[in-house]
Parts: sequence; C-alpha cells; structure tokens
Amino acid sequence: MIRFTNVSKTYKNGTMALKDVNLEIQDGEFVFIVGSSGAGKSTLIKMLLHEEVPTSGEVEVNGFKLSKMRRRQIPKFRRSLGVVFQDFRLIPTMNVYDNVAFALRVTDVPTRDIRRRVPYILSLVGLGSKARCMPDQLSGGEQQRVALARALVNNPRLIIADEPTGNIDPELSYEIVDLLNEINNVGTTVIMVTHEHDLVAQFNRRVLTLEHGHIIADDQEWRQ
Ligand SMILES: Nc1ncnc2c1ncn2[C@@H]1O[C@H](COP(=O)(O)OP(=O)(O)OP(=O)(O)O)[C@@H](O)[C@H]1O
Repeated sequence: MIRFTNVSKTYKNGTMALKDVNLEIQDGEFVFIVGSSGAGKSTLIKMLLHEEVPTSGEVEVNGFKLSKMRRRQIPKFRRSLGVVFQDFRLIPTMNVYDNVAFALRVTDVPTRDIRRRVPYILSLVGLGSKARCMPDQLSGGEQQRVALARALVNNPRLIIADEPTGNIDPELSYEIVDLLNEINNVGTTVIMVTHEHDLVAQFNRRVLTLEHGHIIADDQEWRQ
C-alpha cells in the first residue's frame, strides 16, 4: 500500500511543490496521475522513490515508512518497485537481453535463473525476437517495452511509470498503457503519470488530478 499523510514539499529556493497531500493507494490498483506542467507530479513520484524527502508529513510505500528507513534498507526498498521513465534510460552499449539481465545481475541472481527469467519477460512485452538488438536498432515504442521488461524482471509489487509515453508515437502509446494494464491485471500495482488525457479516457481507471501542489480530484474514472 501507498500512503501519503500530510505531505508537503518546499524546495530550497522556496517553491512549494506539494501542499498537505493525503493519499492512499491500495495494492493492486491502477492509478493515473494527471495535472498541468508544474503541478507537482514529478515531485510526488520522487517522494515515492525516496529521491526527495518531504519537508513535512510521512510517505509509506510497500510497508516502508520512508522517513524512518535506514540507509541499508534502501536497496531492498528499491527492489520492491520498478520504474519506467519518459526517456527509457537503456544502456546504449548493451543489447536488449543484457539491458534486462543487468537488473538481475546487480542483485546477484544466479545465472541459470537469469537465463530463464529474461526470455520470459521479453516475450511478455512482445520482444522475444529482439533480444540481440541494440537499443538504437529499436523504435521508441520497442525501447520503452525493453525499459518495462527491465522494470518487471525483479517481479516488483509496484510499477511507477513517469510519462512513459512522452517520447512515443500516439498509436504506440496505447500499446504501452495496454501492457501496463495487463501487468496490473495479474496483481501488480501501477502508478502512471501522464499529460495525455485521450489515453486516460481509453482506460477506465482511477485518476488523481494535481494542481499547484494539491490533489484537486480523485476520480474512479476519467471525466472531461
Ligand atoms: N529541484 C527543484 N528545485 C526547485 N524547484 C523545483 C525543483 N523541482 C521542481 N520544482 C518546482 O516545483 C513545482 C512542481 O514541479 P514538478 O516537477 O513536480 O511538476 P510536474 O507536475 O511534474 O511538471 P511537468 O509536467 O512539467 O513535469 C514547479 O513549480 C517546479 O518549478
């Protein structure tokens, strides 16, 4: 579960990016986060990832109370979630297989498990035949599916996708969200930040709207 309790964030330059945010997301939910530029969406995601800490209030993610988390718990916490970014963040010198396997190698997963797990995840995202390709030989949509495979390979309870379709053609964007939808259908919690209202309207999911650091709407589905 995710819980924000009276969370505010003021950056060093005095900008108040989040103002007294209260929020609960249950395990297994799919939540879109929308809002105009500067509304606080990225700040909220940074709080979830423990990249920034609140100025006041408490954030709890997957059973970790982030303000009380010890430094040595951070790797375990990070493994409980998978992250997908707008700019894919693949390693350009590694092929598709190694980009995904890398996420397992750094956590000392045995090689035989990696050899089983990576092809399975790649076929899940529809890239079984592209394992030996380099990232620059793939379309934007395919690169984002590699990033999604990498986020999924550790079997996280939670996927956080920050504008995952921002660099992808609109017709391929639907595919990415559809994949996230399928992943959610087998039990993984999904949180996705997006600007694309048309995309949100195609999936009947919970929508949180941020404005000037406040949650101004929490709808069970999108209403224009
Ligand atoms: N590191 C920072 N230092 C100071 N101010 C920041 C910092 N990061 C964000 N801000 C400010 O905090 C506010 C919220 O920014 P945030 O990036 O969370 O918005 P956003 O909703 O993600 O916007 P976008 O859709 O443009 O990515 C903005 O006014 C922004 O200028």
